[in-house]
Amino acid sequence: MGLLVDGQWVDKWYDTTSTGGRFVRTVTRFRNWVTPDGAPGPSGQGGFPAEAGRYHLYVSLACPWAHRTLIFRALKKLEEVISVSVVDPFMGAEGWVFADHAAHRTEGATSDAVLGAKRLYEVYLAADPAFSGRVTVPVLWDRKRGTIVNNESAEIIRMLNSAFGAFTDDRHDYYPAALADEIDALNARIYDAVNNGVYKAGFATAQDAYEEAVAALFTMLDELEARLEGRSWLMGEALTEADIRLFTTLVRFDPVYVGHFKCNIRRIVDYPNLKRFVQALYALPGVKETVNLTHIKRHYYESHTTINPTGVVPVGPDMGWL
Ligand SMILES: N[C@@H](CCC(=O)N[C@@H](CS)C(=O)NCC(=O)O)C(=O)O
Repeated sequence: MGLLVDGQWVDKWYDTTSTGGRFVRTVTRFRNWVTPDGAPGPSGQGGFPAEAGRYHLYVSLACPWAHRTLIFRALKKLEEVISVSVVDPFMGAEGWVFADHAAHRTEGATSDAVLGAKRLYEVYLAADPAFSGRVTVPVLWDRKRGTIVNNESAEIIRMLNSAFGAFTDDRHDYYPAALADEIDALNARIYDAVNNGVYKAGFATAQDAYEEAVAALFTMLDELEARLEGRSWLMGEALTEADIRLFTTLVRFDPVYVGHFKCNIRRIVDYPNLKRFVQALYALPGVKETVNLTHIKRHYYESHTTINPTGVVPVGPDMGWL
């Protein structure tokens, strides 16, 4: 685990000393958008028109943020349009590395088919040799311009939803204008309490910071359980990006966050509606193939040595209910 400082890799764990034991996520750096015609998107610069075979995703199958992009790629039927490289689940002293550089290869990890990089930070340096910041997945890479378009999952999924209409026959809109405000408002609350909330609980190094995060997390899960009573998805009968964003955290909850991040007041199997929601999303065509519980469990339990120094990965729980 580490980060780049002026183009140099530094092996360093998250610093919570200046924030009272609280984990504070840093702001994402590459913010350009792929659009149908290359016009600028909501942030960054233009010049990234949708094309088949031009863009490449770097993901980890363990990571809930990267997982969003893989699900969108599957649901929008963009597998032949956007290629993918998968890092090894173990994130050690060099950060994310590719399969050909991993100490113990895990099935499902790949090499970097575009740049032949051994470590993900080399991809960041290829985009900006003086880059400073965390080296995170997902990354959307542009083969033509040889740079990172965007490394913010929330934005990448919107591009996959709306920019590639000329290259897919899937017409489902996961962010319909009529629901946009409601989706944005719910996303923000789910992000804070759930998606990022589990990390705030797990990475807290002070009791009060941990307890605050866990309380907010379970208050929100209880609210979402009530919201899903009598409806299929968060917005009712329309499946939207809000559902995908919630799913990638919930599917990791029982196998990882309950134990490793101490989010253990209740499990997802204890919530009938949340459980049904996870099962229904998992059953959508193409989604099951994006869920890799081996990568998920190995990444968290083996990489976070400040939390789990032995690196021992638990055998359970039984996830047969998925
Ligand atoms: N805001 C980013 C966050 C991505 C993120 O934090 N990814 C984690 C993996 S789950 C990562 O790569 N962490 C490496 C690090 O922080 O050094 C997004 O949603 O795309």
